[in-house]
Amino acid sequence: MAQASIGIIGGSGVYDIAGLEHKRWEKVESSFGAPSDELLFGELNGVKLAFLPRHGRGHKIPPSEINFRANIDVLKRVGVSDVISVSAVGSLREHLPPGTFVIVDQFIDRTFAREKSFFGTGLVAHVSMAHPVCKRLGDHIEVAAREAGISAMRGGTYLVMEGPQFSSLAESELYRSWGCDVIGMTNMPEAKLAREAELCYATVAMVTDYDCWHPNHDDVTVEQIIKVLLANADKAKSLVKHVVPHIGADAKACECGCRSALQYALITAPEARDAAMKKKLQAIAGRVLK
Ligand SMILES: CSC[C@H]1O[C@H](OP(=O)(O)O)[C@H](O)[C@@H]1O
Ligand SMILES: Nc1ncnc2[nH]cnc12
Repeated sequence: MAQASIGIIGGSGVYDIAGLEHKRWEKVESSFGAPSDELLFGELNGVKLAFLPRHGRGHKIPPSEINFRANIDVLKRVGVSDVISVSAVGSLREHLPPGTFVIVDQFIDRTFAREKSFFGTGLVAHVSMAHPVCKRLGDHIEVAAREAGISAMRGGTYLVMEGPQFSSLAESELYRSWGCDVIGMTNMPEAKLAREAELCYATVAMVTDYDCWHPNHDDVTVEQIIKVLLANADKAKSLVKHVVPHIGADAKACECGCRSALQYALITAPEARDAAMKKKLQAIAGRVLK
């Protein structure tokens, strides 16, 4: 099986990575079912990466049906330690117009119809989500964006809704009153599962619309989102090209804590742990399940 150190999860409009060397799609099996698609392996400046289109090639899978557990599990299985999520979002703020890139640092999870943990009955774990993204990865993205001439706002709260329908005006206003900056349907439970898998995770959110709250802008439509995404595609690709060598060259030990998230998270007594669960969780939690 091919190996990679960096994982890129591409959202709406991002179904491929241009300019990859030694490019090939490969199927990777997970103990949590089928991931969204095969992984696209390749190299950028000698750094090995694995790309996964979150909705599958051709955008066949809606947000609530994405097998987030399998997606994170396959990335972990091929050796990935750093994951960058590239996602389309609506803006909940006047100062974040369509075309803006936001390096998200907080989430509010309003999803309710998804598997949110690798753990469960027979093997219980509680990881911290106080700081849900990796600051070190955020730093690399910020530097890469500057190099690529892309203006990216550092920090912002992403409200994750269940979807697939867009928000009502009352919901949009409620999220604004909560201090949220952008809205989307996919980064949870993805970020929670990446934390359980001890992967560093960061999100580049690309604003495509003003949702439905802005009095001077039309309510969001898929047509409008695609139009902005197409205009932003080159920026997104350029950002990926610039950030991968930075992360690849970052050999120093990660001090963010993402990679030791499970150290004190398991609460089920060793003798009470379910054997089948332990087997299923080997790739994700083998480090602490010896
Ligand atoms: C196509 S518009 C709505 C869709 O786009 C975003 O997905 P992703 O984060 O994968 O780019 C949003 O969350 C919705 O799933
Ligand atoms: N306004 C919006 N709401 C939810 N998800 C989105 N993705 C892009 N724009 C969105």
